[in-house]
Amino acid sequence: RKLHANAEDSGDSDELVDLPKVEDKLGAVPVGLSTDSDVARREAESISRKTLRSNAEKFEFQAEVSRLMDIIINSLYSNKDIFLRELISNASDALDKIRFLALTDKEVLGEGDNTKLEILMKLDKENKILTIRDRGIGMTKEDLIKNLGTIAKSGTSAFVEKMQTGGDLSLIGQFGVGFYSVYLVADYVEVISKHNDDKQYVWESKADGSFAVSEDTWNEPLGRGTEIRLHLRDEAKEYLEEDKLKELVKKYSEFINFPIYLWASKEVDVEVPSDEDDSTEEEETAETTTSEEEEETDEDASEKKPKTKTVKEKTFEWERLNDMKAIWLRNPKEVTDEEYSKFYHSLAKDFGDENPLAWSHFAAEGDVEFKALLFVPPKAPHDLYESYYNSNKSNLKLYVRRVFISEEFDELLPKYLSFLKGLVDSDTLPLNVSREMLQQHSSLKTIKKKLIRKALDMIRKIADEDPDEFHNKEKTDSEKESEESEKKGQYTKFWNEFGKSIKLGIIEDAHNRNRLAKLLRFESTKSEGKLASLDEYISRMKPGQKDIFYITGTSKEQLEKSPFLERLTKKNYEVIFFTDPVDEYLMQYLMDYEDKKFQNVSKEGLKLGKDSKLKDLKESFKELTNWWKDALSSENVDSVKLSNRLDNTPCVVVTSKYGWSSNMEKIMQSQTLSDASKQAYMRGKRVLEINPRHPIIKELRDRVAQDSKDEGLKHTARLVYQTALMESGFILNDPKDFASSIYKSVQKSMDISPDATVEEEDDAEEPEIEEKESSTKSDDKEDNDESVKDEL
Ligand SMILES: Nc1ncnc2c1ncn2[C@@H]1O[C@H](COP(=O)(O)OP(=O)(O)OP(=O)(O)O)[C@@H](O)[C@H]1O
Repeated sequence: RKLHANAEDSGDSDELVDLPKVEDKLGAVPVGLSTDSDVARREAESISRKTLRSNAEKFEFQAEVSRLMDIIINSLYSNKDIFLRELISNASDALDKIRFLALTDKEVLGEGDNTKLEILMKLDKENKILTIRDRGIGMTKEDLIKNLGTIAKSGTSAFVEKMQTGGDLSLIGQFGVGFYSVYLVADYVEVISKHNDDKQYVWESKADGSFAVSEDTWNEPLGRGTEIRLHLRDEAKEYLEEDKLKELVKKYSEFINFPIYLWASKEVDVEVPSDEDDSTEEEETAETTTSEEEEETDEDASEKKPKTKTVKEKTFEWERLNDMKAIWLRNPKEVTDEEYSKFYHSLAKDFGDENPLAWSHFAAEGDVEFKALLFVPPKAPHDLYESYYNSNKSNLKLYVRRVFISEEFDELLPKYLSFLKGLVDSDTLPLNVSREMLQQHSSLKTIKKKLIRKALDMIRKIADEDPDEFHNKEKTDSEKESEESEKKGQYTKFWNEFGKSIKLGIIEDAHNRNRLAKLLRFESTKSEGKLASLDEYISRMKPGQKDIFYITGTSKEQLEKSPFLERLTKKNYEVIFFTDPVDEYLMQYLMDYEDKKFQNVSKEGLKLGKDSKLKDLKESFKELTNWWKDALSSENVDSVKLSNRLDNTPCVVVTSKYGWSSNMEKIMQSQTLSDASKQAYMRGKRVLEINPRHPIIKELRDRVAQDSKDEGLKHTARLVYQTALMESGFILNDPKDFASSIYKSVQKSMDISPDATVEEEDDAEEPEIEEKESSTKSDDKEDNDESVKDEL
């Protein structure tokens, strides 16, 4: 049989020499890339065709994919290593898929070598080809066309965008476009694939905007699976070094659950006849080196046996690069932090510099047995909340007795925890049933319940261990110092990335609401720019304070100036700022915490100790409040009351307890599909609250007492109401009306006669187009006249 002589040794790339077949020497060798001379010849043939095969079907890459490839090819990104882990991860996914199918249909695995689920890598230094092969599910012709070029995944444009703003290329795997990283190191790539349902096909591309697919009639039949041949660029020659590949597999692909083999060279001692004449063949092939010491043969046998010597011979064999012991099956005490972090990176395809924020590795025993490993990633993925309610994305992988089943099992974790990464390996679930059947299995409920509990514990622990957190404030400095500094600020980090998920959890998960509320963080009038918790709030409550006060709005800066806070801050009450739109929904579900009720300070029903003074005043303002209510009859005002929350502001508009706040009104109005009739219904009655100590209010009271029919007074009272409405965060229904009122007042304060009109425009010298414009112009004029008349 013929084999390519190693290029380094032979110096002549095209020469084919006769060599003993290496496998023969090694006994049972895992099946893989054949070392057969035919293959070598075919490989040589394909390289000589670096222009795409002429009889192949040609396709254009989808535009976004093409842009992505351009970016990769022209990238100055120095860490080109990542391509290998992407290919290995794809191979492993493909193996997972076939193993899963084989659970219900053994036939799909075929027989003989086809049943071996492994990944094999081989180097061809002479032709600068790195080959990676798997016996996974393979791709049909259609798969090759769609998956590798014509259908852009949702992550494609997101990734392109990220790259254009200086993103990290190593995140490519998270965007589901990892395959294209091959063009970091190769300028021509062949993908040979055989799926059980189709013939063998070759996909090839030089990343120049197009690719070609042809039926494979010249390569060795793969049986099943995919072989990827990377024709490496000159500057990527390092990937032809065995040591480099070993290092990379160790670094990135250690936790792959299938054996990874490298066709690696090895020096072995071989006994050869010491006869000088016999040594010629070995020397010619340059595959052997003669040992310095010639071994003397055993004295007794010397006469019977021919003389031999030991020579070192370079030979090849499949060397296993990973040890494959699943980390989640190991005893947590024996797994190091570094191993957990490394495992997270490979599981999450997150090869950034940051380690996970926390993890939880546990085994559940009893009726339902399973092992699980959960991680809190250091960063939220780019699309965490995109189509939150419509996607079934869960990042938990489900294994049943070590066999990977699915990563789209949304029955394992509720949506709000879908930011967690990890896996569950169950011994209780049945193996040989369809995914649909599995989804209905009664054990899943128990698993889910336990996972949620453990997940929330794990998150709480981030806070518990963070020296910056409130409950650690009591600790002495040395105690704090003794805690690892890396834990400092971790909970704030968690909150900034995943806080919204916790809020969604409070909305969605009534059962765990209290546990989730403990994890809630916010800024408040007393938090001094940091985040505070509800427990911290409660610890600062004033004696006798029953409610937890909060206010909602668009920013902390805006809320800090809100008139609703005036007396509360003066009286040293703490008020929570909720500035995320989701907070409005959140507070519809979070009614109380530790027996304390939540009170929105912009809504009716605020109680601040005893308001006996207010009661006394009530009587003396009765005429004003009644009069004012009548004056606002055309507005949506339910009543006019004395306020207990104001200090410097004359009045505010509050909403009824169960109606929308002004902030919620704005949120609802900004929603494209919101229903106008529902808006009117939910808007809630408005109450004008007046400050009885404010000079404007006092003056109004006196004037109403003098002449309640005064039209000017009514006008002023309306203006004050509209201003309060605005200051209280509402959007005015009729801004024009408000503006007219203001101008009227300005006119009055400037002593301009109420009969003064807008000066007529002199239009005697209008140019020709006058004809055309005249109608619009006269309309404008009419409008103007009318509005001026109105105002006056
Ligand atoms: N070795 C392989 N065997 C079978 N199918 C493969 C193989 N490699 C790639 N594919 C197919 O091509 C698709 C595109 O691969 P690509 O690496 O770009 O994305 P991905 O694997 O879905 O995501 P990721 O980049 O996160 O690995 C895969 O989803 C898979 O369907």
